[in-house]
Amino acid sequence: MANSGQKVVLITGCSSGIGLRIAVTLAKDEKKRYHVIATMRDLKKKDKLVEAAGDAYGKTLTLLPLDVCSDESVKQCINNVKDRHIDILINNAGVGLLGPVESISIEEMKKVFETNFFGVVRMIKEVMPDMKKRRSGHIVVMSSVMGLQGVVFNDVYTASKFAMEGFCESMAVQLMKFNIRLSMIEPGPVHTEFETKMMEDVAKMEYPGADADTVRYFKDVYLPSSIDIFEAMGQTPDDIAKCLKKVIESSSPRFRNLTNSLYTPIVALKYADETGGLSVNTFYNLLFNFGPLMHITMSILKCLTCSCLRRRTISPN
Ligand SMILES: NC(=O)C1=CN([C@@H]2O[C@H](COP(=O)(O)OP(=O)(O)OC[C@H]3O[C@@H](n4cnc5c(N)ncnc54)[C@H](OP(=O)(O)O)[C@@H]3O)[C@@H](O)[C@H]2O)C=CC1
Ligand SMILES: CC1=C(/C=C/C(C)=C/C=C/C(C)=C/C=O)C(C)(C)CCC1
Repeated sequence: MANSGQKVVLITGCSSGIGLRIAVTLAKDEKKRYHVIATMRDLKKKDKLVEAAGDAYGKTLTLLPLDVCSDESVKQCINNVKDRHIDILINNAGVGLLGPVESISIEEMKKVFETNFFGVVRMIKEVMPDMKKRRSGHIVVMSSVMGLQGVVFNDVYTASKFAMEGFCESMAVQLMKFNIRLSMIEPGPVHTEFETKMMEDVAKMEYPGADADTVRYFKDVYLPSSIDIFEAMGQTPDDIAKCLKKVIESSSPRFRNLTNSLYTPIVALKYADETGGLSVNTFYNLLFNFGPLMHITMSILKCLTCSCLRRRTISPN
């Protein structure tokens, strides 16, 4: 149970990746400012989290089952929280979907929206009325750079995050009137099971319905570039957890929070030309005309950011 003075933080999707790391980071806060309710849809997957939490488990971190796709599960989970009192709600659970749209069924697309969009809406609808009554609270949403800028072959995932951005941008104004903050976290690529699950799915798929040229552009042009980008720019779940901690500890938290400055110019393109031509043409050229050049650029970028080059040139040893 939370001590008085401790903030109650409820996080969705803590079985792996970013959610797990946020839960552990907050539960291990030096000043013990948080009581973390780490949730996951299948508690059989709790071992990794429990191990990473160490001593904090059972003290500043407790577990509850929660499937964001089920109205009943969401209600039951929040009813199990003492006085339904949640100070900070962190909407992290999400799923990816990659590939040519011709080969993705409408049912699969709906599942992505059910988790990434309606899952968050369901959580906010359940928690917000209590926050409004108390005139306090902070809602955090794990969006993505793909909530700000479309990326080829990520059409449906991108659309689900754009939907979230529109919903939250609208909600933020009303919530401010009730002294409730709303913050979006916008990571670029992060090394988690999200990446591995998507690559496994891609390897299994045969892309029925997509023509040979499209499948070739996806497999031989997009995927290698995407792997390059993950290698050169990929952050760790710990980077994201640290960024989120700063956001919730800020006295005036920002609405949008990019976590990776290397990605900022990519997102900024659409604001430099409101017709959209600059971003569409730049991404086309990057992918189809400068693919090999991008590979070299990404390799140099990776080398610079890992600082091995700097060490080799500056260090006397
Ligand atoms: N990795 C990346 O490159 C980026 C990720 N993001 C976003 O970060 C968030 C976390 O992803 P990440 O940690 O990378 O990926 P992971 O796949 O490692 O984690 C996703 C988590 O969401 C959970 N989840 C999925 N569906 C549901 C559901 N219906 N109810 C409750 N939990 C569910 C998963 O649980 P289970 O184990 O049961 O499947 C898992 O715990 C997502 O919203 C993602 O869109 C944003 C930008 C970049
Ligand atoms: C291929 C390619 C790109 C790929 C970007 C990727 C792969 C981003 C991944 C982001 C993730 C995984 C977000 C999760 O929410 C760019 C940079 C747009 C430039 C054009 C070519």
